[in-house]
Amino acid sequence: LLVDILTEPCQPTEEGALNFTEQFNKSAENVFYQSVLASWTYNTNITDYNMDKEVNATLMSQVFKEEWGKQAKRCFSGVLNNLTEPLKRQIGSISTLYSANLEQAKRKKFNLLKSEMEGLYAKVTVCKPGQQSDCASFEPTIKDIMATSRSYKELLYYWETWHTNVGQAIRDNYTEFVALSNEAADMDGFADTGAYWRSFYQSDSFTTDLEHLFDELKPLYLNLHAYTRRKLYESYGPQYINLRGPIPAHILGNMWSQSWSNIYDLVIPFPNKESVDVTSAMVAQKWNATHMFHVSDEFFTSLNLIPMPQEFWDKSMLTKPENGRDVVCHASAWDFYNRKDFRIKMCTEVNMVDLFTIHHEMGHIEYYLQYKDQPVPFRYGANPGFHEAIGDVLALSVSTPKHLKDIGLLENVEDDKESTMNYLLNMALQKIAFLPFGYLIDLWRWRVFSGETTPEQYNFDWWYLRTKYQGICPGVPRTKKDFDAGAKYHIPANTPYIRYFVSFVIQFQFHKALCNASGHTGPLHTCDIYKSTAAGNLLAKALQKGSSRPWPEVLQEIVGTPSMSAKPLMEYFEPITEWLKEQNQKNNEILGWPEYSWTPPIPDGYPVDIDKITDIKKAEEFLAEFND
Ligand SMILES: C[C@H](N[C@H](C(=O)O)[C@@H]1CCCN1C(=O)[C@@H](N)CC(=O)O)C(=O)N1CCC[C@H]1C(=O)O
Ligand SMILES: [Zn+2]
Repeated sequence: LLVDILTEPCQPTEEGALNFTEQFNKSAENVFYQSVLASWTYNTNITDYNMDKEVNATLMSQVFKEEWGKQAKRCFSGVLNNLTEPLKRQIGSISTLYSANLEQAKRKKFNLLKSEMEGLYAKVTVCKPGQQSDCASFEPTIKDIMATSRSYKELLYYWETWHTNVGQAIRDNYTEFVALSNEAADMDGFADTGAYWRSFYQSDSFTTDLEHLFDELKPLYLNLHAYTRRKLYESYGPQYINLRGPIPAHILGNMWSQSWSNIYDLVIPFPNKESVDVTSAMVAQKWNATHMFHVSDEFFTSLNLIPMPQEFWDKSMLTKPENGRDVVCHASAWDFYNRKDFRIKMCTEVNMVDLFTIHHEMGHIEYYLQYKDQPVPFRYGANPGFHEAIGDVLALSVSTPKHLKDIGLLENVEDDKESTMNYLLNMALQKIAFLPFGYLIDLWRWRVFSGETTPEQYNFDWWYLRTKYQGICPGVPRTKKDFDAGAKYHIPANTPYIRYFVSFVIQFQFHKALCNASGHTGPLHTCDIYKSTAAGNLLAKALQKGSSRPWPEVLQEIVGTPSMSAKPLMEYFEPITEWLKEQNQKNNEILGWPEYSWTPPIPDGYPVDIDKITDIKKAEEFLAEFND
């Protein structure tokens, strides 16, 4: 097939372009399928042999992209502007080569660095202090400790050791990778990789739009942050919490402090009301991973969306293999570009957070299914934020107390003010807590790609942004030898991140529009679009377009406006943001962290006695009992 295109005479006309793109689409599917399959094999069985095969399969797809891309530029760059849409968009996409621009040796190095970083990240373990035998992987063990431990010292130990082990393992690879990535982006005419990534949004005002959105949402975050800090102060005591300073990063229930729903029990406004955390119900009712996926699939089909095909159930990896095989546990969705094979790879645990992650991943698969008959260059989201939003939109309905009751996970649902506050606080711990994190990751990375942040400054800049935007600080001093950004999957995996910030904003615009379509009346946070084919059809129409139309046009079709807006998110959370403001005013809370350079003391005896009772409050209670 490559030979064909090379000998094909150039026809720089509309008809020539049509012929060219048809030829491309025919052969692209096979090449991309092989490359995705090799990546899947490596991700679900990390061995040197499979890494080598992934590297070579990627080389094959890069040769393919290079030949077709060069031919596209040779034939059509002069006439691009008088080609009609969607041909112009397709030719433009085929002409952008990224890593396929690099010459052979550099291309191979690029692929190798990326595969090695993925493998290192997946295989890093953390051992008990001073031991080399009792070592744990991130999923499920360390992830569960970060979610459920209430020991300040134990949390700090796993947080510090994970960040140190991962960061130092990939730091040098990453520096080299950045240089190659920039060289590739430059050859497409972009200033650097960051400019290439921002081009996915095709908007000159993209970064200022993001800044305005963040500024609009910041008050919501500051109120949640101040309220949470107060509650953590009550749990961990004045020694570790400064009510005018940043929060220690390791006690927020998540390794990256990006979602705080795991500390819901420490911050719940009205503890005497039923908790909306349904993990215990799922465990008590013996739910398993497959059932969780079927529950999600059933929600999608209730909206008249496309069900997961049989091949999905046959070939996905829904749980961590028992046989000790090394796999990349970080959940992901896979399009094999052959219009038949779509999979999820996830080390599912039976809990509420994973139930929503399943909806997130299935949202990707639904998008793949809806646009599978588009030409290959259009098998992407209208913009990457759209792709991240789909599953989350449906999860907003699933997470309502009403729906959780419908699927048997909640007993008695009360519709009073206190229950509403408990529910919305739990949602805020997932969605509002995430906003500064979703925003800052690529602020940091864009600066790394542009060279403003040098390898020497990687860690300093990382913590500068983490404190500035999230109001958190490391529980132990971090040095420039560390590479804490590398402890987040998307950095070694080289997956852009601003898409998640975009998603967390637009998913509430989608939710509001689908709720209207479903005939919902009443507050936005009570809406459950379950079984609404009107809502599903409205969504499907947009998803079928893939990336064939400009995203403002697709957004307008669904939500009635062509631009991102924070209003629906603010409308959804309005009751809890008012309540949080009142609480904070009552407690004379300081909003923000004026003592931004404050850091907590190192607990005495750290880290050796991490198993002992270490948080002050429990220690005081223990002593009190002891002295009775
Ligand atoms: C758990 C989720 N895994 C990603 C996702 O599903 O987006 C995976 C890994 C990176 C890309 N990816 C994919 O599956 C893509 N192939 C999808 C596509 O582009 O088609 C994830 O990383 N999330 C979810 C919320 C915030 C973020 C986080 O956990 O920080
Ligand atoms: Zn996603």
